[in-house]
Amino acid sequence: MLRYGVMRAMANENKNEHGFVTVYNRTSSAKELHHEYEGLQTRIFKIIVIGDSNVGKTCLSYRFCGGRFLKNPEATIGVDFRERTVDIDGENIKLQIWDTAGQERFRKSMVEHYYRNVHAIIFVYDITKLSSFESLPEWIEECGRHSVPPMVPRILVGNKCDLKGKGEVPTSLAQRMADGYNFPLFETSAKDPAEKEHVDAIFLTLAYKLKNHKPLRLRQLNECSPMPLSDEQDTQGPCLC
Ligand SMILES: Nc1nc2c(ncn2[C@@H]2O[C@H](COP(=O)(O)OP(=O)(O)OP(=O)(O)O)[C@@H](O)[C@H]2O)c(=O)[nH]1
Repeated sequence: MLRYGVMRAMANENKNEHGFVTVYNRTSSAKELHHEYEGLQTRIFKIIVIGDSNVGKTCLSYRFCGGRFLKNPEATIGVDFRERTVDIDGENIKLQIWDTAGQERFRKSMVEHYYRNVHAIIFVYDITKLSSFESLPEWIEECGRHSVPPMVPRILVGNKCDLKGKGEVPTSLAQRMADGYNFPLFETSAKDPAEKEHVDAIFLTLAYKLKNHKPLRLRQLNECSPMPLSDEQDTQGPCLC
């Protein structure tokens, strides 16, 4: 419960400046969902960003949702939520990005929530830190242990390419792993402004793949939320498509 309190405080604090949404806050969730319900246009997809601490998960998701590099990010506790609506072939699709904690002590009580009803997964490593690349099979196994269906798209991202000179993970090695898992591979930088469109491309690739998938329903969103909505919101929830 304390963990949720901390997360809620963080999200509320950052909501306007950083584009966070507080899906675990009862009041805010109801507002968000109602807005979506009235619009009846936007499908919502849950994308989780997974990987070792310090690989740049927060900065990548912030680059996509906030449009710039986040200086001095703090270690993620539990999960931070960001979102961005994109137009895919004339359809509005809302990508709800779950920026997960890399540190075990900040994530252990949340892991179930990360994987529940997930629509796509981004595995991130730091190209300047071999150990973060070597951890990837463990992250992928964790995802398997939580029964994520095989059709859920997954992407491998090597971050911090602006530090290419300090690179410890050759592209060829990363590509071999990506091929082995049959995941697309992106190497990019959350920091380098010139890579902004490349970062967008990671998320847009998933959005295109998800376009033909089933939408997130209110009931599912409720289940995703660490703090459940009321029964009324749950039972009256129509499909958001
Ligand atoms: N040079 C460089 N530094 C980056 C990049 N992305 C993130 N960083 C730095 O890497 C550090 C960690 O970034 P975060 O985004 O907080 O990493 P994280 O994976 O979310 O970490 P946890 O929340 O602990 O799981 C910070 O000092 C960032 O400034 C990048 O593309 N290039």
